[in-house]
Amino acid sequence: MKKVVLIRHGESVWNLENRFTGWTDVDLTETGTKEAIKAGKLLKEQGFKFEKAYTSYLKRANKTLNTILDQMDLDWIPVEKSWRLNEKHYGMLQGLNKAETAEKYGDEQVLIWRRSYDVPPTALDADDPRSPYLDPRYKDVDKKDLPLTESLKDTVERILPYWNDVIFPSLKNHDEIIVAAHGNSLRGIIKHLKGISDADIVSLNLPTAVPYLFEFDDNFNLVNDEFLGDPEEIKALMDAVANQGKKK
Ligand SMILES: O=C(O)[C@H](O)COP(=O)(O)O
Repeated sequence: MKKVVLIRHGESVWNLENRFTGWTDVDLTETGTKEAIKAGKLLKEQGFKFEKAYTSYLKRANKTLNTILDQMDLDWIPVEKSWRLNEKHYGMLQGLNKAETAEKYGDEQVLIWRRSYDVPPTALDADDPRSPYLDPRYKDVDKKDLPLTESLKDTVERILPYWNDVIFPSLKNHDEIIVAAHGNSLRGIIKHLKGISDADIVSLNLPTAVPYLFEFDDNFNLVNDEFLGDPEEIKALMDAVANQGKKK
């Protein structure tokens, strides 16, 4: 059996402050690091032996991955980073408090911005200081590929070439891989893997730092997917993520 573990980063400073983050490069909180340690311990206990890891260009995912690999004594495995695994770009919403945005525009509009498949928030201006055009880490990326905002559909379209050409084919040479990324970039991958409809993807909320295991048979067909950990705890964490975009 081939195994892929997808994991969202631990709690970030802007998760704690309940702000739209997207491509903003914020750090983990102390809780976020603890969550990553817990995930690493669990994966070690369950006998995982990752041979390759993938992550984004954002430190909350990078640090979560490093913490997990450290707990597993797997610091040495090759790690490949790609901007394509970054979070959905949240455009002009980046930096705004989610509950305050819901007070101003209503819960329904915020749900559309957060969870609809094809509605992007208003784009950043190209010369906005937050624009990826101005960030040296993306200097080798073709400008036409860099987003100033994204719907989940746009996020899926920029991730899939990397998933299909790099991550998934690496299962030919590796039995177990781990991908540390973000709430929405992972929702996009999960939508693709499970064939979830545009309508149903709205209700999938990923908790921070909970390993999500996908198992494939020798023909690379998906045969099982499950969150690892206590189901009740995971359900409560998912509900809390859903509620972040509601008025207080
Ligand atoms: O970018 C963000 O704000 C978070 O990573 C995910 O936020 P969401 O759950 O509001 O989509």
